Amino acid sequence: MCENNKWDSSQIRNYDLDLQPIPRLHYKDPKVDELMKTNQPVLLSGSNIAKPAVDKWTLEYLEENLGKCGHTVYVSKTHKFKYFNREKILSKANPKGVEFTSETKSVEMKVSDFMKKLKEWKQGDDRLYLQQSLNSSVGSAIVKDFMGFEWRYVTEKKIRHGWGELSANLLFIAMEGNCTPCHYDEQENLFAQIKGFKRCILFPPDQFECLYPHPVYHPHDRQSMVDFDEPDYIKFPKFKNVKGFETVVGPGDVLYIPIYWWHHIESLLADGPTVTVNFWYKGGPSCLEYPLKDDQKVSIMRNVEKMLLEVLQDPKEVGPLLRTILLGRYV
Ligand SMILES: O=C(O)C(=O)C[C@H](CCCc1ccccc1)C(=O)O
Ligand SMILES: [Zn+2]
Repeated sequence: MCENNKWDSSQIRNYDLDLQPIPRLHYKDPKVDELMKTNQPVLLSGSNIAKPAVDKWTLEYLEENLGKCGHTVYVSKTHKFKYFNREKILSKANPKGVEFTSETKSVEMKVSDFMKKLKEWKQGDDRLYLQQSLNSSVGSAIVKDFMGFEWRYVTEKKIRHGWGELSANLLFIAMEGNCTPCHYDEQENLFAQIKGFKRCILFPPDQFECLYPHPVYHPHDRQSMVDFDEPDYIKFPKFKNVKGFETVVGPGDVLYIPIYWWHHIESLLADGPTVTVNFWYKGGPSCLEYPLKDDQKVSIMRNVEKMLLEVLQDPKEVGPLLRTILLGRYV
């Protein structure tokens, strides 16, 4: 991890992981497209993709202009904000409505209250993480800045690499030290860092066996079951062999997080709040060419789990049935 005068290694959390650096290229470098075409992560430097935000979105400006209505704020007792999808609990994917508890909860909060709590925060208090879609509810100044993003560049990438439609731009305002544990999304992602620094650890889809995602019906679907702070090597032995990539994004940097790539994201310690805007694009149509790509295999595994849950109804029957298919026949 390269040191520089903006942050030092005491500000990132220490995990025992084999990580290589993610390439950092100028956003106009043609090698960017070679990496994107093969679903490889790349850090785009010097891009103006979210320049109006980088120039203007201080916490004061955001408080002033984000709009008076409530914003979605996650609350956690620890530094970890593990995403929990409540719809999963009573959905048809989990007809038994198995009981789950979440370590984080989400509340509606006015930006002014959120900012006030940020200023008054002290060790031991609940941590907060504002995660809000940039939609029509934001103030007109923010809309104007948003229209000033480099849409020509991101749209050119979307078209060139056959991504689907832009599905969301999410605004993230994190407290220093907040951490989003390792998960994957079914979206292509241009992750534009606006304020502060975030350490991003990424793993390719083929590390699925080492990262042990929760079952598809679980509210923590798509999130790794491994706690990076205290890995349980008995339950998750292959985690010892995981191989990944990492980088630290700063203001003006944009990280391409390819669809189905795992990512763990942490706001640096002792460096104040961070602000990020992401661009989530639906995955493009993928033709089944052989050999299949790793992300296609993850998508197939997800469909097998969903189909089995649909027909078996009881999550507890999925394991035994798969074991019957596998043991002595396929393995
Ligand atoms: O942009 C991304 O994909 C990230 O993971 C950014 C991450 C917050 C994501 C929260 C979340 C996780 C799962 C589902 C929906 C929302 C961060 O920057 O802390
Ligand atoms: Zn994500």
